[in-house]
Amino acid sequence: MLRKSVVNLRFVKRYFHSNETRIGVLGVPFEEGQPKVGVANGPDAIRKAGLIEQLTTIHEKVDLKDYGNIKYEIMADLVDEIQQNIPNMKGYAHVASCNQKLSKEVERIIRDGRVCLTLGGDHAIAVGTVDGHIKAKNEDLCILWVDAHADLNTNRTSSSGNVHGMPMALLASELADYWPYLPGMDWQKPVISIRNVAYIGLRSVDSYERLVIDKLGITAFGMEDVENYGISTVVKMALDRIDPERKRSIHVSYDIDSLDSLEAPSTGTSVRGGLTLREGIQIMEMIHSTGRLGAMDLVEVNPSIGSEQDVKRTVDAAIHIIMAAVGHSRRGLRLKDVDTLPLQTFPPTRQLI
Ligand SMILES: NC(=[NH2+])NCCC[C@H](N)C(=O)O
Ligand SMILES: [Mn+2]
Ligand SMILES: [Mn+2]
Repeated sequence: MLRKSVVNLRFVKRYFHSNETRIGVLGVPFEEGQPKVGVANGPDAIRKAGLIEQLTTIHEKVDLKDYGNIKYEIMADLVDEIQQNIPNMKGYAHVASCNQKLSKEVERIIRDGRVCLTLGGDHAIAVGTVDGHIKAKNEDLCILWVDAHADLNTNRTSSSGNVHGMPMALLASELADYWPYLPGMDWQKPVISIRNVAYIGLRSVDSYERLVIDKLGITAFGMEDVENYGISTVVKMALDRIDPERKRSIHVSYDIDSLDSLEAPSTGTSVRGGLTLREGIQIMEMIHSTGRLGAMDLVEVNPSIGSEQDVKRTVDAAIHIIMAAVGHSRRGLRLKDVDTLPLQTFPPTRQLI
């Protein structure tokens, strides 16, 4: 009897929660963090495939606002500065300028009471989105970094000089001492502890990144862990580590290259042997069920890579993942009247994690 009412309460809570979803979508047509043209068109390709329309069909009461694409001005003084002295950070002036604006936008959207969905663009934009999230919530935050790569290089360890391989190292407080002074980045405070970060999907990690992961004891689930434990156990273990009290706002930084190349071919640094789309969706359904997703980045969709069919497949995968993040259920949406009827779902609805 008691148990049943607990279950019902959970359900009501979840239903209520899912019924009041407020979402803000922001596009960041940014590609200076890596060398391949086209990733700046990611946001428009995802919108064109119907993201906004699909999002509004999830529940009766999705309150969605599309904030359009971000525009930024390059800080003129930085252009000279970079030419003189920021070694091994290609496109640095753009990275600093875009992220400063982006952080402000993300902060505004979250303060507006919305889950901020940022469409990339390359992964260098996570510096701005995480910073904005931290500033808006004014509280502890945890990060789930879903990616084939750790994006944990500094300008000293990176062999490519591509900033999309560095955002996590720019954000982590433990790595602040390993950077030179970065002009134009004073707005960004590396305040998030790497203890509050978990990786899922890793399979292409550079040696220095591996060293940092091991030395700092970073929670990192590579593909072999997904294989060994299964994706739901991996997500539970990740949350146990980064949000043990289940109270933090969750930031998901989702690189589409976490998916296998067959599932998401149109991306700049794809790696075989990755997540299936099913696993990718499952991650976000579970995060949604916590009720604490604060912001999500979906990055590295590059519509200039591959055939038309490749692009369609990649964009489609991105949309499925985003839909799961904001409450689309593969079981189908329950009608509101069901609240008063006994539930007879078999197998039982997954418990909140
Ligand atoms: N966001 C990404 N796709 N990053 C790929 C990074 C690849 C490599 N580790 C580098 O630092 O250059
Ligand atoms: Mn990646
Ligand atoms: Mn990445």
